[in-house]
Amino acid sequence: MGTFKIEGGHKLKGSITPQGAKNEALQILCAVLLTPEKVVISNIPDIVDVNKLINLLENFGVKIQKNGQGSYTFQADDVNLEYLESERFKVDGSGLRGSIMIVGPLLARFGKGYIPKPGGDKIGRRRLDTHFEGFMKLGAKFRFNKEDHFYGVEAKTLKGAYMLLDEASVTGTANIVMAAVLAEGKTTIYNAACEPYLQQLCKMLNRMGAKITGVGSNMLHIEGVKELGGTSHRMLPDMIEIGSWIGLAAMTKSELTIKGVSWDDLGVIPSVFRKLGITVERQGDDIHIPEHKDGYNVQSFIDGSILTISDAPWPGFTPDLLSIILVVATQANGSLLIHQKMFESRLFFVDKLIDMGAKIILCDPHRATVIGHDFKSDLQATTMTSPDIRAGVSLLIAALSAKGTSTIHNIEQIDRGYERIDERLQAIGAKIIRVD
Ligand SMILES: CC(=O)N[C@H]1[C@@H](OP(=O)(O)OP(=O)(O)OC[C@H]2O[C@@H](n3ccc(=O)[nH]c3=O)[C@H](O)[C@@H]2O)O[C@H](CO)[C@@H](O)[C@@H]1O
Ligand SMILES: C=C(OP(=O)(O)O)C(=O)O
Repeated sequence: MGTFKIEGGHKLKGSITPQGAKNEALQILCAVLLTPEKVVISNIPDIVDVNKLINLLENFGVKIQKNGQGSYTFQADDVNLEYLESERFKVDGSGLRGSIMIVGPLLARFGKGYIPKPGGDKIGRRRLDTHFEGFMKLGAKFRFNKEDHFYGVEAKTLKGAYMLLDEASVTGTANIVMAAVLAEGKTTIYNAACEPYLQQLCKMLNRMGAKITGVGSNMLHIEGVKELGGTSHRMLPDMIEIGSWIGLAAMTKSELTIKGVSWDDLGVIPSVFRKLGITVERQGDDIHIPEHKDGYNVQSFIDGSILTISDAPWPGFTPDLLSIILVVATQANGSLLIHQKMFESRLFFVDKLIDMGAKIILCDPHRATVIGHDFKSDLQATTMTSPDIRAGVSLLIAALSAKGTSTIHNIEQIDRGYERIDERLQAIGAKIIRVD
């Protein structure tokens, strides 16, 4: 179990460049299975989850060539389907959440796709019904082995269909889209997830020869094609990382520039931080956060009632940034309610913040009220364990702002999604060291 030691209370300064998006990378990498031709992908983040998926592709026999930092060429012209039935696949496939998205491409191109219960954050129930109901609508037969939690779909041919998804699942929509592009005839997916990473996937598939319209909306129309060809694709900057750095800057009263954020793909993220009273300045395609010498004042609603920040499917606020909002709120001037609607166990980490002196009431598993200190009292350093990727970074931000030296264990959770976070934070002045 890896550990970070963090000496808090130091201001940071400088600029930081966001890594390529983790959750986009997981979709895009699975899409290379759809064609025997070469696919060149750049701005791939060097993080544990992505590397696990690249390793999985390698075990399928996909030819992989590293072109340089973050850039690879993939060619799935000789896919080894025996791996799907191996014991090794059961272990490799369950190592991350994103592996679920190999099922759609494999089903579409080879007539079968299997997956053990995928991994990822333990943040509550994470069902896969939307994925498999979608495949069944396209004509696939579904099998589920309850004993070893092994899922499978098979079909000689897939046939386009109309479907209304029971929820706008991100990985579910990506999976169904990747199956439907090679199905016979037309597919309509209503209540589709439409976040920028999905738009990126659809645009890439269209460059490969797919016929998808409605990209960016919650209704996708797909006209199946017989085959797809190669392409090249560049990943967007990671919006969850960008949000994490906004929160970090405000909470440590630091002046930071976040470079090349692809502003137009950030949706409501900047305005949600502004509701906390944080100044988020646009400078070209960079974000500049000035030093918040006098803290930040939480806004209330127009009628004077207490601000609520909650998550919702895109273009709503992403659930992955609520833990960051929560930690930043602990030093705000004012109170707010955090309502995590999607996940059931994502707020339990507030116990650690309460230990550090934060004023938080966990109302129930989905809601927490935060009463900000307005920097009138510091959080106190402590020893903690990172429960999930975003809670881990929130605790890291808390530790960087706190008085004294904190210890965070289980930093593998953070490494799952943040590239060389210790080195990049050191470069802007953070006192953080990795202890193995
Ligand atoms: C690898 C990857 O890309 N992971 C992301 C992906 O996970 P993932 O694709 O697994 O998440 P889903 O979009 O399927 O759903 C997330 C949760 O929200 C609930 N839900 C979803 C849609 C909806 O309309 N109503 C609703 O309540 C689901 O029941 C589930 O509990 O999307 C999540 C939601 O943005 C993010 O937190 C994850 O970081
Ligand atoms: C929940 C997350 O990741 P995953 O879906 O991979 O567990 C996340 O990125 O915040």
